[in-house]
Amino acid sequence: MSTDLTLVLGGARSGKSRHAESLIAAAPGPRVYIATAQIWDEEMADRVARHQQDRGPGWTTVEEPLDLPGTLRRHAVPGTNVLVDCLTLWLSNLMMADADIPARSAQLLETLAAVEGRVVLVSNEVGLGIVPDNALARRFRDHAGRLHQDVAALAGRVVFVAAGLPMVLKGERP
Ligand SMILES: Nc1nc2c(ncn2[C@@H]2O[C@H](COP(=O)(O)OP(=O)(O)OP(=O)(O)O)[C@@H](O)[C@H]2O)c(=O)[nH]1
Repeated sequence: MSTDLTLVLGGARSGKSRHAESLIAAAPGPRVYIATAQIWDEEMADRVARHQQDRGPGWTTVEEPLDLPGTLRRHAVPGTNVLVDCLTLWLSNLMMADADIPARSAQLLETLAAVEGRVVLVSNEVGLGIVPDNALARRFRDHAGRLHQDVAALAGRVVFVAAGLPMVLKGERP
């Protein structure tokens, strides 16, 4: 188990990103934001611009849709705080690229176990609704659920955010 690893789960617009940022803001040392989102349209560009403004100047932003393990190895060095937002978009980017998801997930877990910086991972809890009626969405939901279980087993702290309120599922309260 890694005490320097936190997983923050929540639904869309649950406040999970804000909570994850607050965990990092409370820690000393440089802050790196790894964004897995790709900007496809104006709505997303506006949203990203708002996020960048909210984060303020104290962050280095790295945009990486696919090579999350490599990006973590470069940035999650001792004394540094890294926020990854988010794992579910990384998974959907990999699925769009026809990648081997179990192999890439295993590579991420190995990396998370090895890096020495403080890492906070944000991800969408997508498994709470009815069974999706298309096969791609079902595969996505299953990959996300498995990855969350594996990351949660490794993490020292796991938080579920609903309506802006953090519920600590594992580890110490912040
Ligand atoms: N490319 C890129 N994406 C970013 C940047 N800042 C934030 N994002 C993306 O914005 C997404 C989160 O924004 P939202 O969709 O508004 O948040 P949400 O996860 O639905 O809502 P909350 O649960 O409230 O956090 C994440 O997937 C990030 O990767 C950035 O600087 N560049």
